[in-house]
Amino acid sequence: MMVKKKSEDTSCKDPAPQKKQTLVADSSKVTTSAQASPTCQKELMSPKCKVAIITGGATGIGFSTACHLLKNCARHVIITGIDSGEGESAVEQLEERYGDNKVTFVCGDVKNPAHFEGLFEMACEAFGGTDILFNNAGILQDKSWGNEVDVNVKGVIIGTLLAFKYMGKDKGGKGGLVINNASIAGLHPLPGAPVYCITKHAVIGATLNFGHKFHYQTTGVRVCAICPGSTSTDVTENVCENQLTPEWGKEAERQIFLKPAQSPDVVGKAVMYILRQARSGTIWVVHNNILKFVEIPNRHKISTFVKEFTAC
Ligand SMILES: NC(=O)C1=CN([C@@H]2O[C@H](COP(=O)(O)OP(=O)(O)OC[C@H]3O[C@@H](n4cnc5c(N)ncnc54)[C@H](O)[C@@H]3O)[C@@H](O)[C@H]2O)C=CC1
Ligand SMILES: CCCCC/C=C\C=C\C(=O)C/C=C\C/C=C\CCCC(=O)O
Repeated sequence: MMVKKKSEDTSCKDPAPQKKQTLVADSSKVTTSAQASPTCQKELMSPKCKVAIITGGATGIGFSTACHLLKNCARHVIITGIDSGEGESAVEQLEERYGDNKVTFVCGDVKNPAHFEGLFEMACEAFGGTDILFNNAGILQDKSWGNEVDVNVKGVIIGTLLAFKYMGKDKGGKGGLVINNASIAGLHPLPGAPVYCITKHAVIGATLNFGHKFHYQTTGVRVCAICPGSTSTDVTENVCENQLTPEWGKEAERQIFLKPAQSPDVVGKAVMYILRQARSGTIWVVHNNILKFVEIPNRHKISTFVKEFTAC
C-alpha cells in the first residue's frame, strides 16, 4: 500500500463562512410515528477537527464529500482507492483548495482487509484515531459480478467491522460515524443491472443491522446510509458495456438517464446533514437535489392478512 501524502498538521481553524445551501430537505418525511425521530435536535457531530476515511475518495461522490469535510474544517481526510494517478490528482486539487497537510491518499483495495486496516492504523499513529468512515467505494459492473459483490458488499462489511474495532467505545475508542453509500437502487429494482441492485440492497441491510441500537449502545458508532439517485460521476460511464448482456446494459443506461443527474456536490452536502443530525440505523435518499428520510416498515405493523392462508 502506498502513502502519497502524510500530515503533521494538528491545527483546527474556525469554519469559513458557508455559502447558502441549495439542498432541499423534505421535512414532511423527516418525522414519523412508526419509528423514533430519525434526527436529533442537538447536533450529534460537527465535522470540525474530525479525522475521516473515505473509500473511493479520489473521484465523484467521495471527492465531493472530502471537499465538504475540509470546507467545514475537518482536521484530516484520508482517501483511498485503487488508482494512484487519480489519488495524486485528488490530493493536489484538495490541497490547492483547502491548504497543505489536510489530505492523504493511500492506494488500497476495500476488498483487502489488511489494506483497510492499514488506514485505521495510520489514522491512529498520525492523528490519534478516526472519527468518520465513509464507505463509498463501489462499482457498477454486473459483467464481473463476483468482484462487484466483493467491492460493494464485502468492502462495506470489512470497513464497518474495522470501524467498530478502532472507533468503538467498548474497544477504547471515542465512538463516531460510519456512512454507507448505498443507492436509490438499494430500495428499488434496477432493471438491467440486477446484481448491482442486489449489492445496494445488501448495503441497506448492513446499515439497518450494524446501525441497530444493540450495536450503537455498545460501540457509540452510528451507522447510517445515503441513497443517491443518478449523480454525474465516472460510475455512470460505460454502464451499457459493463452489464451482463448488451440489452440489459441498454436498459440500465436508460434508467439512469430518466431524469437529469444531480451534481456530486449535492450528495456531499447531504452527507454533512447526516453527519450532524441522523440517528444510527437511518436511511436517507438524495435524489433530484432533494433529501428524504426513508421509513422502513416496522415488522410488527405488517398487517395485511391473507384470509385464505392456513398454516396447518
Ligand atoms: N453516480 C451515481 O449515480 C450513483 C453512485 N452511487 C454510489 O456512489 C459510490 C461512489 O461512486 P461515484 O462517485 O458515482 O463513482 P466513481 O467511479 O467516481 O467512484 C468510485 C470510486 O471507488 C473507487 N474504487 C473502485 N473499486 C475500488 C476498490 N476495490 N477499492 C477501493 N476503491 C475502489 C474508484 O477508484 C473510484 O474512486 C458508489 O458506491 C456508487 O455505487 C450511488 C448512487 C448513484
Ligand atoms: C438506473 C441507474 C443505473 C446505473 C447508473 C449509474 C450509476 C448509478 C448508480 C446508482 O446507484 C443508481 C442511480 C440512479 C437510479 C435509478 C433510478 C432512477 C429513477 C429515476 C426516477 O424515476 O426518478
